[in-house]
Amino acid sequence: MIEVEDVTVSLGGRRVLDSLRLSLPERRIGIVGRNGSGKSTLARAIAGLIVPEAGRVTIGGADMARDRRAALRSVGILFQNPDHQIIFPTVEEELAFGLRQLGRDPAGAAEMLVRFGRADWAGRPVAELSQGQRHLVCLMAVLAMRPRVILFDEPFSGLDIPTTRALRALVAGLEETVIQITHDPAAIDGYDRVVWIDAGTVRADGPPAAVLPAYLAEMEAPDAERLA
Ligand SMILES: Nc1ncnc2c1ncn2[C@@H]1O[C@H](COP(=O)(O)OP(=O)(O)OP(=O)(O)O)[C@@H](O)[C@H]1O
Repeated sequence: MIEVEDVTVSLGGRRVLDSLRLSLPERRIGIVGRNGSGKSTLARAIAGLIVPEAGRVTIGGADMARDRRAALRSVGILFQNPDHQIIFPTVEEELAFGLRQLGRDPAGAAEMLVRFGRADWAGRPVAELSQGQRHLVCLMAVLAMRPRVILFDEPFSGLDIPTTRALRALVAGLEETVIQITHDPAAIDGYDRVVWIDAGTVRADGPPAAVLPAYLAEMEAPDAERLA
């Protein structure tokens, strides 16, 4: 159970999240909102990568910003650009890193490659993989750590249609709780819940059928055509 308890975050002197309060027990949660509305900041706060100036995020009772070990065990995060999270030169080293951080057997990296039919990637230099393949490396690295929650921060932009479909099918089959930030309403259509973030607060929150039409109507309104 993820609890966002009155979280306030300011960045560069601006309030980016404003006393945000959310209980998130669902397994599939979409987050939508305009550019700059605070979605990625919320994702980072949930993953414990940002210390809120007020409030806290807990998962299973552990404070994500203060208990780094619990945060590493509980939440995996996938960024839009895989190059922002890949550190190691080869695929297997990348997958083994998180396991070592958790004090787990790095052999789990090879098992994960087998599970995805990519055992031959073990020694492959990450730099030789395509962007879609690097996304898959990031997903495997996160899954290998067996987090309870996986956060996807617009992971599919820039990917071709078959790669997007393949990764979406993978995500759909995950047992873990998935929180997906997206600008594509179709990506979260069948989700349990959609939270619309606007200027660091919750603008609307509920099932996709209730939130997405209102969100789309506002995004497509003529006066919405201004840069965020
Ligand atoms: N490191 C930073 N320093 C100062 N301001 C920041 C920093 N990171 C983000 N911001 C600001 O915080 C606000 C929210 O950013 P955030 O990345 O959370 O938005 P977002 O909803 O994810 O946007 P997008 O849809 O464009 O990815 C923006 O106004 C952004 O300029």
